[in-house]
Amino acid sequence: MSKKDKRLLVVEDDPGLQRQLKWCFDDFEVLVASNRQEAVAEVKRAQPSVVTLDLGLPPDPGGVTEGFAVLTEILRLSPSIKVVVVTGNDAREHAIRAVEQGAHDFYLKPIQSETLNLVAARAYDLYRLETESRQRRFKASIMPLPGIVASSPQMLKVCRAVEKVAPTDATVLLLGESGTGKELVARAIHEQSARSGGQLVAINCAAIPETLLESELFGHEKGAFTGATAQKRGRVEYACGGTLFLDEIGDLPFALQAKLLRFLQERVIERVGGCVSIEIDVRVICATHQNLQTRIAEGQFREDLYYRISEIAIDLPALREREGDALQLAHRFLETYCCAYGKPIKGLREDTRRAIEQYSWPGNVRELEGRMKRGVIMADDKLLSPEDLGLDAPVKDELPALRDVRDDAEAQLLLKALGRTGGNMAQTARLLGITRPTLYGLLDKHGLRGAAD
Ligand SMILES: Nc1ncnc2c1ncn2[C@@H]1O[C@H](COP(=O)(O)OP(=O)(O)OP(=O)(O)O)[C@@H](O)[C@H]1O
Repeated sequence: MSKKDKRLLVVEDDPGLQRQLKWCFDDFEVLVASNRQEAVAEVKRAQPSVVTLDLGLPPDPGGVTEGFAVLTEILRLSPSIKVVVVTGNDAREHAIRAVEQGAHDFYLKPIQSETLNLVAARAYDLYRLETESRQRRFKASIMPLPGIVASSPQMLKVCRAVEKVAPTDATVLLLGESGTGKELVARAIHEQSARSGGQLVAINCAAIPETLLESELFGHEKGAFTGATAQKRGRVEYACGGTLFLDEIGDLPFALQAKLLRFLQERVIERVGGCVSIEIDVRVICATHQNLQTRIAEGQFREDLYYRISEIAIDLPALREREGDALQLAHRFLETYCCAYGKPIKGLREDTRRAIEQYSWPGNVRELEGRMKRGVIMADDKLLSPEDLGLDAPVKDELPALRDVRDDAEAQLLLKALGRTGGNMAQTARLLGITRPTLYGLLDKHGLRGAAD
């Protein structure tokens, strides 16, 4: 590791101490800042691994308020930086407060080069280890397609399907529970297609009132209905040259289903109140969390439309069915939200991992993302606990020892046989196919003599 890659920032307002500290750290490229503004600028510019921070900085050189403000700001900008707080007075409460606020270590003046050098070297070692561990975790969160974290066989199959359908113009139907990533997959299909230069226009058929949906989709001419004061293009037209994503297609009102079917077959639209046919070149992707077969059986969904939109159907498995994905996603969201909120959280506790694996995730990836975000915001410790995520503590899922299982079965069988024979030893031994001495031996082993008498 060259000196260039090992940067240490000294935040100190006393010019004499600045000089002393500058020559103190042989192994580091040393940068100096005298106040909050300079410190922040250096952290942003040079991204040091270690900072030594004097708590007594202007405009409060005699106190600690500015020093603590700088500490907070540095850790907000870069939570992984190791900050060693250097304090002139020996108030233990400052040291405690500094560590509570995320400082790596503290050092009491007067400065002894050798000791401080050791402190900085240890801090740097830890910084390296943590960075490597983070990088390894990041690499391990496999993204088979941009933005899609997955390593389970179930999701890898989905990703392979996406790669196959993306270059075609086939209409795709994405099925899966809410929050499984249908919109994300629709985007991936668009991005991987020849239409990626065009727009992906999404419309949620369940979110727009029925009366407005037709004009929202197909547009309207001026005067088509009360309130149509000007001509308006619909989302289908906006998607021309790109991809149209019809989310929650299962909720499309029955009356509109015929119009959509006509558009899918003929690839032309007429705006509401218009009589001109407009040709549209668009690829269509639909999604729903509903069971369309049931909707068809209930008379809520047109069978002919179903066949038209499901040229290729891709089923997104629920998160609980994806082996190992929940933890991968949890780590990815942890990284994302630690960066977003400047929280120096290092990972998940062992019981948190198990709690994540055991939970059934009814809200799928969206729920996991929400819980990780909340956990990062609320956590006080460096490792997230199940409570931080609002999850129950995991149940023990260790396999029982074979001998315990055998013993249990043996005792149950003895009791059953004794029950059948009314406690008669000779009959019980016969029933079990063992000798009477063996039976006595087993009753003693399980403390069941009483049950036999
Ligand atoms: N495999 C994944 N990797 C990373 N992020 C994911 C993954 N799957 C889903 N997400 C994220 O989870 C959230 C929910 O995903 P999305 O909106 O695509 O789900 P959906 O199935 O369309 O939900 P709904 O049916 O409620 O519309 C989004 O923030 C999305 O980015």
